[in-house]
Amino acid sequence: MTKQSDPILRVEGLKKYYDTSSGFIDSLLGRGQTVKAVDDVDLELHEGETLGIVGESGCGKTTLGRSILQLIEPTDGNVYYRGEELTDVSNTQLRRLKTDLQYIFQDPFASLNPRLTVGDIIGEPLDVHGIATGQERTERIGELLETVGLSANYTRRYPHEFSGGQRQRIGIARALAVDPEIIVCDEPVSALDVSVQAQILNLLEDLQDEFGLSYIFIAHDLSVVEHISDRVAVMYLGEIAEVGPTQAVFSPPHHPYTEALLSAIPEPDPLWESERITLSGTVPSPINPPSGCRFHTRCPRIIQSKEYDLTQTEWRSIVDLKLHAGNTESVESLTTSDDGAVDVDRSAISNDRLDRLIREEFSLPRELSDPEAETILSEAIDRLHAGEIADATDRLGAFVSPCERSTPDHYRADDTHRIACLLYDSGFDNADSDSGTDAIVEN
Ligand SMILES: Nc1ncnc2c1ncn2[C@@H]1O[C@H](COP(=O)(O)OP(=O)(O)OP(=O)(O)O)[C@@H](O)[C@H]1O
Repeated sequence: MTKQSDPILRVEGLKKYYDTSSGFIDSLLGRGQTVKAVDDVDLELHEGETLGIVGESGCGKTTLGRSILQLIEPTDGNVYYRGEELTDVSNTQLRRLKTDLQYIFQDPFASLNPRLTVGDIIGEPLDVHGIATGQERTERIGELLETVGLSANYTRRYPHEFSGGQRQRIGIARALAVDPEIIVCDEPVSALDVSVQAQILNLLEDLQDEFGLSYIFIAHDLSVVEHISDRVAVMYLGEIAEVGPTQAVFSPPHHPYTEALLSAIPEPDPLWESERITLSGTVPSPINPPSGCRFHTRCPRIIQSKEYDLTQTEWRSIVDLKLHAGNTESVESLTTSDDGAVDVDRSAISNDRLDRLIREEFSLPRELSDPEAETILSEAIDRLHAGEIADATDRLGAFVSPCERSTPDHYRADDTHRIACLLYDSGFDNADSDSGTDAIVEN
């Protein structure tokens, strides 16, 4: 990688919001909702490097890749390619610039037009951009096929005659046809067999060396990203949680989300040797993302309010109970009971039993280690026994983490490594953050 001071691509405050209203009436009645798929993303790509983008399904990786290349129109923000702002250039300029910026799709089965021959699939961008005609076009197509490891004789064949790996090679040849500078590779190997994945990754690396390409490499598979990337950006719910050199981001991990992603890689995994971290719940909806740090609803290292002295596990569990109680209308959903007994006849079960069922569901001990917190919890469970969920939620509202209130900035571990987590804000005591058991406390 040849890192230069000026990035080849710079993304500033990029947003892509989808409006889910299905028509005029929805819009008129305000029934549409806004999906914040990409929300205020800043990134840089340096010439000749591979920037990996990782995160769970639905966190906005594809939307980010497509918005960067203007394949979909961003809601806000700027994308500069070699200093030129892509969001602001005329259509003619954009068409010219777009030859430098190509996209490789995830699914090599769906992304190639089944009615076109391989020659026409690869020849299409040559025609559209007036790059080559006649014999020159034929030769160029043959050359491109050979560059990606296929025979030049394949031009008259159709996509269905090829394996998945071969089809992805055809997709790569098509992207290379216009002699690009940057390629966004969107999960280019995730639909392929493991043995074929390695071949395609090697091909991409060889092409990068040969043509000096810069890649944005989108993947949910951390081992693949770790293998191919010079730098990595970790995305969560439309935002960048952490970005930095691959080694700095993964070994050891800093952001609790990065740590959880690493621990979830199926074993054996060279990147993670400790215990597996289970995140509570699924990724929240990007329609109404959580306040403060968007990861606080699942973060195993959520910072504790200075008013309590609980273990980290107790604190995570009590905040889980609070969040669930605030989002439910049924006491039963807060218990391990699956026979409906709690809701059908709450008065028939004792307060003690309800208490036990709730503590079991949220992995809370019979008695919290902090007496004041225990009093609040017991009172809240009393209110739940009386069927007063709103009152119980109000009481549990005493458990507030700073992570719910404060949106983390990007803290700089060094010039190249940014971490959006309050644990790295000097305002919080993170001395115990590596232990995983002692609570992390607000100063
Ligand atoms: N056209 C659309 N209209 C409305 N919402 C959309 C649209 N496209 C994507 N989304 C939503 O935007 C969010 C981000 O989706 P996106 O596909 O970018 O995520 P991703 O990280 O690439 O996921 P995956 O790995 O599953 O492809 C998701 O909640 C998704 O449902």
